[in-house]
Amino acid sequence: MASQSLHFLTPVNPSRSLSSSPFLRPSLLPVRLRLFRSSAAAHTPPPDLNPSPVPVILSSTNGIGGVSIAAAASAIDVDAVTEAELKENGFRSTRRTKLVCTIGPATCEAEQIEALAVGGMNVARVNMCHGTHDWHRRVIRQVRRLNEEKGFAVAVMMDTEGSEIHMGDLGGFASAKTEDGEVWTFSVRALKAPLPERTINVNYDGFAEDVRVGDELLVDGGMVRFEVIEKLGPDVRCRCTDPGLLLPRANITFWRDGSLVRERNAMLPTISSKDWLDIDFGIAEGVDFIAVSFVKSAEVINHLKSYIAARCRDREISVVAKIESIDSLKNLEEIVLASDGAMVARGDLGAQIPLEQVPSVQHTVVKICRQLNRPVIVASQLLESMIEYPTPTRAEVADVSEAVRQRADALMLSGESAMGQFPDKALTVLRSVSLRIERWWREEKRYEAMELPDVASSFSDKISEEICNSAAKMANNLGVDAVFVYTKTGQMASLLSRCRPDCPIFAFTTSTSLRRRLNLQWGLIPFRLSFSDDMETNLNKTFSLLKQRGMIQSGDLVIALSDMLQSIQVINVP
Ligand SMILES: Nc1ncnc2c1ncn2[C@@H]1O[C@H](COP(=O)(O)OP(=O)(O)O)[C@@H](O)[C@H]1O
Ligand SMILES: C=C(OP(=O)(O)O)C(=O)O
Ligand SMILES: [K+]
Ligand SMILES: [Mg+2]
Repeated sequence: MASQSLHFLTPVNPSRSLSSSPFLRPSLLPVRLRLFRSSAAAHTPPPDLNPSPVPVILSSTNGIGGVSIAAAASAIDVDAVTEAELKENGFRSTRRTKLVCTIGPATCEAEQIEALAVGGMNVARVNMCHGTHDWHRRVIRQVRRLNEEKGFAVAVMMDTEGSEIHMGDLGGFASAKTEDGEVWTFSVRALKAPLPERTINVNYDGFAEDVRVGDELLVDGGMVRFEVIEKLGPDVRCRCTDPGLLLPRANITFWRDGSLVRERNAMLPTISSKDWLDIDFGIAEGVDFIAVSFVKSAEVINHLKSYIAARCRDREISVVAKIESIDSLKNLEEIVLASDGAMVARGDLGAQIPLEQVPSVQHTVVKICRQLNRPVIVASQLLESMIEYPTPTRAEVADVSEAVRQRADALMLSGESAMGQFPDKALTVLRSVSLRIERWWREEKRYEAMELPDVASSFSDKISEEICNSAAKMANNLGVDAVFVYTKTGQMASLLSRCRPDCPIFAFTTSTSLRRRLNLQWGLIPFRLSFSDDMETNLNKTFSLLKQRGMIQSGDLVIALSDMLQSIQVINVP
């Protein structure tokens, strides 16, 4: 095998100072570098306009656990859709931006979830604001079955309700239309369906005491607005000033003299007693991510992480902080650092800060997450009009493009996939716009010179970080086809992803759970594979498995990294 390698031997003593230089061992193997790619893949037209490929059904002998090493050693697990895309369009054209879909009444059946997986869904989100545990359990198990039977690696994200103020259900109606000037009653009484006409339940007992006549009431982040005109005991009468559609359990905020009233909100816990029950449910069902709504500080994230660590082996659930409140913006860096990822939850964010500030906040959160090496999801209203219509507005396409151009790790559909009429079409728009903008960005060589500060906390981590920074640079300069990273913890894969290299990153991990979680990160193509500390053996095995499947070819140029050896090799696939 022609390769050129560089190994960094990690010092045994972790206290060793950062300034001492590591020991370098150049490879004695002959070098044959192919500097220019000649593979047909580079000339294949981009897949943006093509329909999604049909997944190849894989026999997964090792995805379920409890299978002998000997059986597992011979196989490799890769996402069926990615495999088909790679074969059809080559390395360069794989999508780097990951896609999250909220599962709801429009998408909860097995065939509907499968259609989303085929369409490129990387993460399925369930929102605990809605539905019962039985409903969520069915969805989660369907996703898992799909992964096991059809070779997908769709991760599951559970999103907590949080204890902010919201409306109740609409007495069984999916939505209710409000007209300009109509008077509606918001009541803290425990009203049972059928609700009196133009009456809405509010979940927070202090609501009728807290609001004042003249306050402005924003429902669902301002999609519908009311003015408080009268208080009658538990009932608050409001006149509609901006008409629209009320959806069940929509969030409510109220504003006075142009500012958000949030004294009481600040007293409410971030994780309510109901949220803890939902979290126990999520742990029991083995979700991959828990997204925490209305995070105010890093403490709550640390608290949840230690709760999870005490309850699950190897802490296999990642915690995502939703940035959607003024408090989360005040403590942004420490919240992001405490979390395993963040979400720019623009829906509620837009109700807490003036709308015109949302784009710059999005930009800041995306940047900080990348700098601190945490995956970031841009969420809410990306394709809102597609809830009702089969094509997006031009403005929506521009919004999606901007998030892709900012190199966010992932984009999220909410109502578009949960209760819209065109979930698959909305996903297709996200996929094709992502592919097109990513390609444009590469062709124009517009890599932003984003400064990536050190994130390492030990010398060994520092070496990994330097290796990844160098490998990404080498990958771009040499025009390699892919970077391979063998990772036990996922750390080196995410450090590589942080560099946003031009080529895709094949991340090999021994764990199915880590493989699913890596599926949220920009540019990572996660594989499950049993491997050892011997890179030569790992590479030979990977090359032969991937060649057998037609995913790589002889002559492809790859850079291979390992976090066990902390090594870099540049290799032509034999
Ligand atoms: N599990 C569910 N059951 C019923 N309806 C749901 C469910 N999940 C989502 N929805 C519907 O999809 C809409 C959009 O989803 P999402 O943005 O996650 O929630 P919200 O609007 O409450 O923030 C919700 O308002 C709700 O009408
Ligand atoms: C994603 C969001 O949270 P949720 O849909 O749970 O309100 C949001 O507010 O943008
Ligand atoms: K939520
Ligand atoms: Mg929200």
